Amino acid sequence: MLFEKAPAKINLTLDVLHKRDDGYHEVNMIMTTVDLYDRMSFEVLDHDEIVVESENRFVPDNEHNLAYQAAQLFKRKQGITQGVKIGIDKQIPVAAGLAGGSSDAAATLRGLNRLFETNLTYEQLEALAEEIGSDVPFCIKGGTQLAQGRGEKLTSISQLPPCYVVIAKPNIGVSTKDVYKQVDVAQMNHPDTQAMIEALDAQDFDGVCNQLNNVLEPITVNMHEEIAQIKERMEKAGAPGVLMSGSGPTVYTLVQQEAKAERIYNSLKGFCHDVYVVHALRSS
Ligand SMILES: C[C@@](CO)(OP(=O)(O)O)[C@H](O)COP(=O)(O)OP(=O)(O)OC[C@H]1O[C@@H](n2ccc(N)nc2=O)[C@H](O)[C@@H]1O
Ligand SMILES: Nc1ncnc2c1ncn2[C@@H]1O[C@H](COP(=O)(O)OP(=O)(O)O)[C@@H](O)[C@H]1O
Repeated sequence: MLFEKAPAKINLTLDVLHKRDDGYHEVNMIMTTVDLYDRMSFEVLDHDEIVVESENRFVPDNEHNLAYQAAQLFKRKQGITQGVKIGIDKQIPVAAGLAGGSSDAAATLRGLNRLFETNLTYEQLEALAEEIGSDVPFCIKGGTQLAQGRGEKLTSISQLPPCYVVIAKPNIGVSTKDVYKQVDVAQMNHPDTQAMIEALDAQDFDGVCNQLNNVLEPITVNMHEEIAQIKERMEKAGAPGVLMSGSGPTVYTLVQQEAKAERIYNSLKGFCHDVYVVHALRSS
């Protein structure tokens, strides 16, 4: 048996440039992985079957699971006839804007590459990842990256200055597709992606907080007022910059002082079930 960690991501920026002819949106976004992980296990089966096991009732155990789809694609492309058993110890909240499913798919590609000793490069794994979902290529390496195109064109950039990331997810799930459907590019307050890259280069913590911006936030907040309530609680507890991640509904803040991170965590714990204090991760 072999193990892989599948970390969650947060969006530091998310800009939508336009809707494309293929139905996807052209994006410009900065994402970073954090140390909130699903723990995955992989085992070879003698017969040609893909088995997915998870105790989390929100995680599909069939072909709808992104890890299943990654295994199916990997086996087909590599001509592997043995089966595989995939265990998912789910720690990342589901349908949260934290790319949990995408990260499980990416970890499956990395894991099967080791399990079957196929020696694919990161670039080859990213090319496979793109066939599964827009966020999956980012999750192959993680770290802090600028993602363009529909999310698959990646450039590594400077990581976050050292800080805590306090994450809170209201008890609702959001469909990414439903959020993108409501995008109106003309009505948006677009992030300054270049200014965020420069703030990261300079390791300017206040600059990073000032540039946090996600054009999908007003859309999802409009559907679920709980998100605005969590943002308000974080801000009242002294959070310097608060942002929704991805299509939501998860909200996070960046904090330098441990005592402040604890204060924000405590102010939210009674209010919503999924609250975490984590750190940003470097790329693998
Ligand atoms: C919003 C973001 C930000 O990181 O993440 P999440 O909130 O899902 O974590 C991503 O763009 C989500 O990526 P991902 O969840 O992989 O999306 P996909 O499975 O490829 O697409 C789901 C649906 O979202 C819409 N979609 C997705 C990506 C994109 N650039 N344009 C789109 O319009 C499409 O309607 C698509 O059918
Ligand atoms: N391995 C997986 N973990 C979680 N959700 C999954 C997985 N595979 C497929 N899904 C489905 O994908 C949807 C989006 O889940 P997730 O990837 O957690 O959210 P997001 O794209 O918002 O970050 C869920 O509704 C779930 O049914």
